[in-house]
Amino acid sequence: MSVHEGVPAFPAATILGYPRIGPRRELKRAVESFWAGRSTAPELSAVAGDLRERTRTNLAGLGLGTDDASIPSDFTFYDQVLSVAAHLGAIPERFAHLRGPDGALDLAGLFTVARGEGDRAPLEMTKWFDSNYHYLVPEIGPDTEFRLVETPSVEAFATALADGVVTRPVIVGPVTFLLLAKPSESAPEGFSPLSRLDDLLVAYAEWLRAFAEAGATWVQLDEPALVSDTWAEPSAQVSAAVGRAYQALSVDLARPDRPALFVATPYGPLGERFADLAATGVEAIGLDLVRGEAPAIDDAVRTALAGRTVVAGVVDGHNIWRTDLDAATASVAALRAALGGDVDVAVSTSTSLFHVPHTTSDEPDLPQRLLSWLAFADEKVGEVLALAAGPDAAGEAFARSREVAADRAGAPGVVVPEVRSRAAGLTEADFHRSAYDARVAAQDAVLDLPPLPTTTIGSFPQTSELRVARASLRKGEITAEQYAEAMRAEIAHVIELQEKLGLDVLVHGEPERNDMVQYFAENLDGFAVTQNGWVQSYGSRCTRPSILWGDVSRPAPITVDWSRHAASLTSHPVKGMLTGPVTILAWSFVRDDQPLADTANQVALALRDEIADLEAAGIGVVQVDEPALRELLPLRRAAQSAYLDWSVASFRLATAGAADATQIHTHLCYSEFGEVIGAIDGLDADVTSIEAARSKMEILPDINSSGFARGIGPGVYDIHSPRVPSTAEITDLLTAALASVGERKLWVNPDCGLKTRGYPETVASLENLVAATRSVRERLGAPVQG
Ligand code: MET
Ligand SMILES: [Zn+2]
Repeated sequence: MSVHEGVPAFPAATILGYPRIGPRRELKRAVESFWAGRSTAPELSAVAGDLRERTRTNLAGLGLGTDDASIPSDFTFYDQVLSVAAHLGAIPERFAHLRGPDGALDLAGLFTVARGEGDRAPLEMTKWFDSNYHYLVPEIGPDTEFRLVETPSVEAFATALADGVVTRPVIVGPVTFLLLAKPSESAPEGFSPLSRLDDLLVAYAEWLRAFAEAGATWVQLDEPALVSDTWAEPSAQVSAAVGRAYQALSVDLARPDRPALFVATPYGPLGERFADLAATGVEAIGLDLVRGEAPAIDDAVRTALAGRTVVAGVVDGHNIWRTDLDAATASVAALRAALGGDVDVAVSTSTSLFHVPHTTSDEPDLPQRLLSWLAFADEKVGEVLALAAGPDAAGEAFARSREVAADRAGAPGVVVPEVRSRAAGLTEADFHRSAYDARVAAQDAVLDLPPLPTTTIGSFPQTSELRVARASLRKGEITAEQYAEAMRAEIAHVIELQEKLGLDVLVHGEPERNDMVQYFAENLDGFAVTQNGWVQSYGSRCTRPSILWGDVSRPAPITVDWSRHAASLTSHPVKGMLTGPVTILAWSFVRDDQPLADTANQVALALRDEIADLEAAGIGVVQVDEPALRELLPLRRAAQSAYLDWSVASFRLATAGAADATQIHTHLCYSEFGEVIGAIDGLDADVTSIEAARSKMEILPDINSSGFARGIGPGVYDIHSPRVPSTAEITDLLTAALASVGERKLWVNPDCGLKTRGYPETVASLENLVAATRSVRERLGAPVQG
């Protein structure tokens, strides 16, 4: 008798997770109203409960089974990683006072850990794998207690069950939780959170028992960390951790004390970790077949998996295009053949659907033809069901999928011959500027900047007046000319302010931009923007990615009028401001019918033309922002150099048409530059500004030792909080920076744009930034300008 007998069948079709924020961002609104004191915790819980109920009713209505654990239960008020920490009491010491007698946090406490309070810094926030979602980084030390202290996930399951729906709870798995964690403040040097695995497993076992007692048949443990090989821990150690973790949870903890376990591994090819998981007793293993090939399957794996299920993630959970159902069917069939007849194969999305909006039926303004090519979360549910049913039973869905593929390939705008021939005619020379020394000489001759030049990153505060003006334009309450007039007045105000502050290189302030990517998407051909296509970025924050569906070109100059207007108001240099190709791709839903590198070069050529037009308008400094350069870095080392090659090349293509005398800046934020320092150098920008204030310039020695020879502006003002840095503090940061990069290269600027800040703190901070710079210049014996 197989050990897997008596295990409930895994559903033939499922999704790994569903958007949590609500079709109209209901959760965002409810959470923010709780923060503002306009509602109580029970009221917030009630909204969340309603939303969960709506979600499962919707998913059941779309055809997922209500009695077979098809419907995921993956709700969290803020973040799924924080949620594990809160369930298990793994909260940093500085928040210990927020815990009740049982060790649990209440809702207010949970949000305090996420957002900080006074001097108590929140958990650090960082990007979730190669997505634009941000999770909270757990802090784990030798003494962090792991114990099941609260069970909202179990209660949510029980409520659904009482309502007649057997859901499948989804939690982040123990190996991923520890690999994503960082050592607590009090941990000794060299401490690895993964060393706490055995203790953590005791708490996970308690959690699984609680699910079993509540009646759960299947639980999903998300282990995306297994698709990456960039961890500090050696591969053999990760492999051993997988073995220990799932031995403990699937064999040592025997059924029926636990539900059947489904370990999902989204965001990339599982590779050698598949055999590690197969060697444990977990009942189902999920593979992301969109992002990578199926793992190698030998006889040992086939035998080990007999009687169990492999879940083929063939519907892209991370992008919005309709699935080619024939191709997906073929990849499921290939997997089935490789696994042999004793292993069940089910179908799912490749990742949770929380990276995509709710439904295409909520986009009345998108062209019908484009809309017919798209599948948001609800439409993807239909796709997994059609794949499970097969081409005979779901003939209509398959026919439609074929129609979409043909229609997309032939639709006007998808392939634009002029765009193609221009890209085809590119030569190596199009990617290179003159030598840096020649550029410096040409730029020095026209720019006349003092040592340690001061500048900002681009945006000034987005006031409510600006947002109101944009909304009024949209509603037709003001004319385009009235709107432009309001923007010009704002630009004049921002220029005047910068002159008064004594900054050296000025910006126009970006008042006309709703978002640094969407603004360009709205002004380039090949893009569309949605009305309700919100996806969670972190906590209650959502973004609305644009859709890059066709060949990209620039019908007319985009930023030139604004920059020219700004420059006309001052004798200081004004910096033009563009968003780089990689960031435009990273923060949009990008066509999946050609390599990203080709798409990036099309965007780059449009930006190249924009730079030429800015130069013609007299703009001698242009910044091309690439904050997302690090974000798309592949999770497997072997794939990284190819990515860095094309991403760096697209930036160079965008900027290399600039004259020697034109100073090209770039800006990167979201830290973790370590792994991409070589690429930053490869961008060959004349000046690079990076986020550095919060990390106290930690990155500078690395940059310097990498041989980086051009201008560098490490941020000296952390713009993520309203706090005003003192002159003394900025002076200290500059002194530290001078010690590692030297006077000739150093620029002075904030960490990032100022659009989320208010004016009072912005003005005070920039005053201090200029004062600190002047005092450092004096110490250097340079003439004080400005
Ligand atoms: C996330 S990077 C932002 C750069 C942009 N130029 C700004 O200042 O807002
Ligand atoms: Zn930034």
